Amino acid sequence: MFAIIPPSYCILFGIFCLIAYPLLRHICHVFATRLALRHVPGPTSPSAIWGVEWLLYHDSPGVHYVDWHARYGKIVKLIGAFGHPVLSITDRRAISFILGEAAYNFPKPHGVRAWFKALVGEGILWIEGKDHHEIHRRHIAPALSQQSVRNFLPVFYETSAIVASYWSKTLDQTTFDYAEIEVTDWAGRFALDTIGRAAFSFDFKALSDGPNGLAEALDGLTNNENRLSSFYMRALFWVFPSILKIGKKGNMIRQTKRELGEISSQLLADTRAADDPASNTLLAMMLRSPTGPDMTEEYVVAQMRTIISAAYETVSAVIAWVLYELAVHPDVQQQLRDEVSFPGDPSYEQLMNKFPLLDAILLETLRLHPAILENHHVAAETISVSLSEPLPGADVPQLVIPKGTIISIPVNVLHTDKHIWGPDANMFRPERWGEPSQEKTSLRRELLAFSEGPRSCIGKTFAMVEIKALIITLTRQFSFASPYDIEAFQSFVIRPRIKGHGSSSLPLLVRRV
Ligand code: HEM
Repeated sequence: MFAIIPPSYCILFGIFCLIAYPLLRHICHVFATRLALRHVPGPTSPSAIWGVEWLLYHDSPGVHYVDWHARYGKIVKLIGAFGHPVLSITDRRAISFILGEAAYNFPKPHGVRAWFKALVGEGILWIEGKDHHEIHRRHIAPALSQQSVRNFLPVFYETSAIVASYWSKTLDQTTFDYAEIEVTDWAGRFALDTIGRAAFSFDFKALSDGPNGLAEALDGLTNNENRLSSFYMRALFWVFPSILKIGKKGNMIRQTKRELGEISSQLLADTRAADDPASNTLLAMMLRSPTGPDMTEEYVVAQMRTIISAAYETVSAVIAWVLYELAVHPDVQQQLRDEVSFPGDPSYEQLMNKFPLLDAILLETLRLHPAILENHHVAAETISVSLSEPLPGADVPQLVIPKGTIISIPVNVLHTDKHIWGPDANMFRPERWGEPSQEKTSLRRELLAFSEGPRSCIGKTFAMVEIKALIITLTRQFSFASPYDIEAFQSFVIRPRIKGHGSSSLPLLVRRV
């Protein structure tokens, strides 16, 4: 009666369903969302397959966002890979809502979460939902509080002194009065050893002669962005997060996760065995929290991997940009040297309050070189958002964002908005932070380099203090000049490189002062 279907047909049908179902769902979502957002202005898509991704990836980071927002206003509709719409938002009222009171209605997009899960595991950067996220935050926050950072200060100075001693050694070995030093390399090593020692009492030995496996693995993952494979990954992971599991990139992600995991598991075992109630490492403090004893190894290791990678990429990029700005502004460099040159290492209080120029240089660098240029979210539900002004042609300052719409907040556009920062918004001018006409705190509120709201950077104080310690140490002993034309490029974070080169590089001419 019934014809027997050969098993190979069943397998083919199964594969078809596996591909066809998500594809069909994607097409329906794209049509519905684009229809709902048809009144939002934006550029036409330059490519049916890649949308604006090719432009965003290949041209100078953030330039297209500046252009689109100048042309279309504070809410711009972009078309990403395979037609998915993206809302680029620079409306300050909407941003405060999305990152603040409605933060949990705008989680990280599926692809971004898949990236964090693949690389570091199910830690704080991956977790979503108010209750779960608050638990993760409570476990980590005490170890990165102001009091903890104050205790870490000797470590920051120790690692800074190691960098300075290597630079001195390099200068001893040259016959000139200067040496060309690859600053991005040292900035990465400093960031890795500082987080290792301060948060986990562990020495990654990145600040030693020769290559460092972990630094290279972390670097290799993101710092080779002129390859086509990096473009495919970046363009496609929004729509097909499984792309992160395949190919050479997939292998690199797995290998880095494994390496970070092996170190973290060993540290966890040692800390549990030592059971030292006086230990103030991040790990010991997490384990001392009320739920500490019940934490699974997988959970603790995921948090450790997260902290290491969050503190590595961003900090090393910002250090490189600070040194670059000092190198191309020798007058500011000298003024800073005058400000910080007195005997002894400054205390925590001095670092926080006594160096207005250092403070301003760091803020100005974060403004012009935000490590994380695009802050991405997705609307978990269809939600109405109040705007500062109506969309062109609309009467009410309101925007309904359909469920599933990806949102991008281009930080560079906000950080160079002439209405906020003045006509010289594109210039590096640290004095703007001390001008009486500008209320300092209100300018600080406009800085989104660490994001804002409940998901803002938990390591901000740690980062600011460790960077200040290093910059003081280096500026007191050395002067820097930049002999090459340097440009920004989109790695995982925004990094510097010699114009036209493939990966991150910032060779500076370093002299003793
Ligand atoms: C200058 C250096 C740094 C910059 C510019 C920076 C920037 C940021 C930004 C923009 C976010 C929000 C990400 C998002 O919403 O998608 C973030 C989150 C985070 N950062 Fe940082 N960061 C820096 C240093 C650090 C350091 C040193 C640590 C750890 C010691 C750290 C740990 C974290 C963690 C754990 C989160 C997730 C917070 C949460 O989801 O609740 N960051 N960072």
